[in-house]
Amino acid sequence: MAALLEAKNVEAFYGPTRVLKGISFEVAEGGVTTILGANGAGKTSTLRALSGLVRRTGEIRFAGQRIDGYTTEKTAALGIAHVPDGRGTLVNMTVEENLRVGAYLRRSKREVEEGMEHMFSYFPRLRERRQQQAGTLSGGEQQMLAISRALMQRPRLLLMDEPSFGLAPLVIREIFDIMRVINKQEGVSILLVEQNVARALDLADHAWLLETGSTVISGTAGELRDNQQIRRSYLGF
Ligand SMILES: Nc1ncnc2c1ncn2[C@@H]1O[C@H](COP(=O)(O)OP(=O)(O)OP(=O)(O)O)[C@@H](O)[C@H]1O
Repeated sequence: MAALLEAKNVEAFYGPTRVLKGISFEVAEGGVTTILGANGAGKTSTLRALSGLVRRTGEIRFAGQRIDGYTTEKTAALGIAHVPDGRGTLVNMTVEENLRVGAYLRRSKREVEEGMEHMFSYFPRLRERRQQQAGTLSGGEQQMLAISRALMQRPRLLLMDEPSFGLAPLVIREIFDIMRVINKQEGVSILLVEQNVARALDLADHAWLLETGSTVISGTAGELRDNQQIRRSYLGF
């Protein structure tokens, strides 16, 4: 599969501190790619670097276009939607209002309504709670809303930061099942950052392992699942 996104020698900084030390990786068009790594390895910072939320250097190409100088708004308009860690829903707004915010790239009222119906078909619980304030939703429902809000942008690439964080296994399964549908049926490419390595490798086609700001291993999900180092350090067997 051709690369939809290519990152070459990307560094990221918080103030003077360099947290990504020149990482390179690719995200295949139409696939699910995952970035694995221990706490503090730089997974969240990698997604932030792609979205323009941290200062970065290096080369980032999306659909062949150089985007490393782009603002977050321009990156989003080009087709990259970011579901941040901690969900990032607007807690004082209702479910419906959150979805409308996500729909800012849609032109007509009809397109917004259609998009919303589409999201409710994925997550019926959101329909029941459409007038409820996002801050009062359960963790799982907030994650569903965060994903839906990002999808309202009609992205080509979805950046997902720890969607399983703090959720019960049944809810995690529900969310991962929907991510698979979004990828397979809608053709949205996904770049997933996850601490839940077994789940991530189950969903992904390709994986990259990040250690202290550098990419150290990459391969198909199957190859990484069989890798001794991954088994010992991340899968626990
Ligand atoms: N706002 C910030 N200011 C300064 N340093 C930061 C900031 N955010 C993250 N860092 C540092 O950057 C490094 C990478 O953090 P990052 O959150 O990207 O890692 P991660 O792999 O996503 O970890 P986790 O799984 O724990 O979220 C860490 O050393 C962290 O302390």
